[in-house]
Amino acid sequence: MNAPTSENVLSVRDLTLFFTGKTPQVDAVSFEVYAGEFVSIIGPNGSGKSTLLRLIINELQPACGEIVFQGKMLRTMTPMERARRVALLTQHDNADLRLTVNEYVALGRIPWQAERPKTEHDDAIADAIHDVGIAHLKQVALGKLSGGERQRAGFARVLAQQPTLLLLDEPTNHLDPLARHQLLSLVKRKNITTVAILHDLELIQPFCDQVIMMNAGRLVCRGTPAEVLDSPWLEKVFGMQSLHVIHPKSGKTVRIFEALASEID
Ligand SMILES: Nc1ncnc2c1ncn2[C@@H]1O[C@H](COP(=O)(O)OP(=O)(O)OP(=O)(O)O)[C@@H](O)[C@H]1O
Repeated sequence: MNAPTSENVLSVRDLTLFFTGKTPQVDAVSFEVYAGEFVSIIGPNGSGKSTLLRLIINELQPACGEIVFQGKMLRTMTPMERARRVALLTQHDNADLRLTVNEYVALGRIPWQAERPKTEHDDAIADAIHDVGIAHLKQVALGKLSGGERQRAGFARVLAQQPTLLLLDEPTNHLDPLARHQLLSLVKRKNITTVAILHDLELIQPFCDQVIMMNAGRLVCRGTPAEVLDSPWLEKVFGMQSLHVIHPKSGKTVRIFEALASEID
């Protein structure tokens, strides 16, 4: 799971948040993320996954607990310091739909604008747009893109930001099956430390180093993909079972997921 020799990028310690009432929506959650790791957060609807990411980006304040980013308390950082280090791709970023793809991806460069030369920004924007496969759409307005093209533009924006830590909230939404693999492979190839909320259990084994399973605000299971997907928590939390089958062509063992009969009858 965690590469012991690599730098600790993120420490989440006893993080707790209440929106209302006495039941926390995030309940004493702790985990560590190391440089270069791809970490997925999984869990049923309403289990607290997005709230956890909003805490890590400092959009919400915890009732208790702390977030330490590269040895520094996140809450003591200025917005600019945070923006240079952490990028978040969400489903709803309220971007102006009249912006062209190029202008939208350029928003990812704002944290670096004062520091770096213009040519560096132009290169970072062009590279990111090219890498996600929408160079032919760079002058098209966001409002004219399909859902999947819009999602690729979102990926380009956070890649252009060149963060130390990338947070992805359901990044495969709207993407066709091949595009899901292409874009997650891209993030892996760039070796960006990533924490991603994934609903698609099939993507865990191929892409993730560490998996965090949430249920009702609690972190109930954490480990490698095999440790988490083979644990009894998969049935308890998702009502799903993970089966190992031999691929008829490659002969390799692959994992498939099936709903428990008791959950769908
Ligand atoms: N602003 C808010 N005010 C009150 N309750 C909220 C607010 N935002 C989220 N919640 C509640 O907090 C809980 C966790 O929500 P969250 O969005 O973190 O879940 P999630 O695991 O990301 O769900 P999903 O998979 O459906 O996106 C839910 O019960 C939700 O209704």
